[in-house]
Amino acid sequence: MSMIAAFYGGKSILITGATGFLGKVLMEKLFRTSPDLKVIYILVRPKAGQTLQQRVFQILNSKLFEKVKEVCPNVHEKIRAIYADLSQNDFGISKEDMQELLSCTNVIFHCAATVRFDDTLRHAVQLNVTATRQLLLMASQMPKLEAFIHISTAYSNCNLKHIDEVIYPCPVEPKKIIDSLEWLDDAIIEEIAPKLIRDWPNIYTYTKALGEMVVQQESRNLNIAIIRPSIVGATWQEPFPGWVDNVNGPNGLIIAAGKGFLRALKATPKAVADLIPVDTVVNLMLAVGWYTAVHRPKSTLVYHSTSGNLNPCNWHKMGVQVLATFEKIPFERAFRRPYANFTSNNFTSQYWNAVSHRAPAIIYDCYLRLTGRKPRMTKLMNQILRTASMLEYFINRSWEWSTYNTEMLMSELSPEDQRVFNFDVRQLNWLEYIENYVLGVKKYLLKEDMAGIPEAKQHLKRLRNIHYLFNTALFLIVWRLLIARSQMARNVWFFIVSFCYKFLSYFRASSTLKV
Ligand SMILES: CCCCCCCCCCCCCCCCCC(=O)SCCNC(=O)CCNC(=O)[C@H](O)C(C)(C)COP(=O)(O)OP(=O)(O)OC[C@H]1O[C@@H](n2cnc3c(N)ncnc32)[C@H](O)[C@@H]1OP(=O)(O)O
Ligand SMILES: NC(=O)C1=CN([C@@H]2O[C@H](COP(=O)(O)OP(=O)(O)OC[C@H]3O[C@@H](n4cnc5c(N)ncnc54)[C@H](OP(=O)(O)O)[C@@H]3O)[C@@H](O)[C@H]2O)C=CC1
Repeated sequence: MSMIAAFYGGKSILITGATGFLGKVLMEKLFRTSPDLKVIYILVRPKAGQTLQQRVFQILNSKLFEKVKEVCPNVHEKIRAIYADLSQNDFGISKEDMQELLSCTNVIFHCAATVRFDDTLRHAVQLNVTATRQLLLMASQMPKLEAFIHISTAYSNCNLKHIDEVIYPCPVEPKKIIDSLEWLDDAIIEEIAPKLIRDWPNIYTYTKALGEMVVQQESRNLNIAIIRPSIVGATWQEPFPGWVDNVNGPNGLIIAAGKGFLRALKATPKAVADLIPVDTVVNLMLAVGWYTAVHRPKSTLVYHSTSGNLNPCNWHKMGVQVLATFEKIPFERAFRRPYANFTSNNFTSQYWNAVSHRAPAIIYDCYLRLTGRKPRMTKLMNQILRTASMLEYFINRSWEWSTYNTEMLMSELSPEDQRVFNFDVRQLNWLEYIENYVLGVKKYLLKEDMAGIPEAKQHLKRLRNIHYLFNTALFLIVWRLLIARSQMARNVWFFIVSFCYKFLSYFRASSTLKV
């Protein structure tokens, strides 16, 4: 019997960010392994014209939850969506709902955050710092609370090279920042933001670091743990391989590469590609929740959910495998044949951007204009290049994350728990994982049918022929111009022609002799 699964039985669990990528996989696993849990409270806001109930309905009826419905048929009754907007100071939760949350909650998983790299400082602080403080305040009023699990990111201290499982102080106190944002106006905030974030690459990682400090400062006598995942990728095994649901991180770039838009990337091929499957992160979260509640460590423990030091893979290997998968399982209606040129050199990268990205987009837009259609490729290309440039920081560096606490926890688990809540990334086969990942992007993000693969392959063949034709025509035009204008080019041309002629004459003469 799994001790972790048994621990969550009969419990009331509060999850923030349950409608997000990590949150959905967390809920799925909880319902599947502990169907006898009492209730999962989720803090949700209405979004995109959908009510809370519609959002929950959509999640529970998605493919991700198919297995859950078999194990826990009354899953609808065990999920309680509570209206909350974490960007409001009191979350906007009603009095009755607040009362229920305060009196019943046993475990909190705090996943909600703004993960946009370019968010405004005000919004990012509100969500990643102030909301965390507010939730801790609520937690301190929960008599039945056994554990509070805060999800941070392995990159919250990416200004360091070696990162231990400890909370590092930030140069400016989070409280000072929260207070000053109350009276500063937006224009001034955006002006001081670069000075505040110093050597952090973006507002997201900076505010996640501030969030950790808040956890440390406001922990009171709560049982708290922090989990720091690196780049969270598609599911590895559970509930099935390759599940993804948003275009964040690698997903958007895989789409852009598979569709032939993005053919070169400023990336250091040998840098560690620290991806971690989302189900691995979730298994660690559930194990940490159990350990924190049952063993009550004296201080706040930090757990790294990373792959780099246990089972490293680099961007070169990843790129090669992604391309190999595109050959086997191509995406439909590609713009160009997929290709991945990784270069860490600035000049080469600029060159590829001009030749491989901007030029084809401009040519295609001209073609659209000439055929009376609206040009769109340049705009799309600019967006893809902007996203790629925002991710550049993370694909041109390697970090060392120590994993003592994560390994300690692994050794504390029973063999059954190690199997059911497996977070041992050493068992991950990267080639298999990446293939399933790309397949998952095709199936679950792009919603492409597998029956379309032969047509997609035919399309790629046509693109290859167009590519050869285009290159040959371009070469001939350039060469013709050169010959017309340069004596040296004419000399080279004469040399090549006479060499070929001599070679052919020799070949003909020797074959006549043999006969
Ligand atoms: C062979 C090649 C091999 C490839 C190898 C892969 C390499 C992977 C490298 C990955 C490195 C990732 C590092 C992350 C590290 C930090 C870890 C965390 O904690 S981070 C935590 C995770 N956080 C992150 O990862 C956040 C990172 N992302 C961001 O912060 C922002 O997206 C942005 C600032 C980069 C661009 O903002 P902006 O320009 O405003 O663009 P919006 O986003 O607003 O999108 C606008 C619309 O376009 C849509 N769409 C977009 N892309 C694609 C696509 N490719 N396709 C289709 N659609 C796409 C999008 O859905 C939206 O549609 P709609 O809703 O309007 O209908
Ligand atoms: N994905 C990754 O690569 C990594 C993620 N992490 C961390 O993991 C956690 C989860 O990330 P992930 O699932 O990928 O992110 P998502 O963007 O998929 O999910 C974010 C969640 O937060 C919720 N949320 C955002 N703003 C509000 C708000 N104002 N009120 C209520 N809820 C809100 C979203 O709700 P809604 O659906 O309404 O928008 C959503 O449920 C985050 O803390 C992130 O920092 C750490 C490392 C890497």
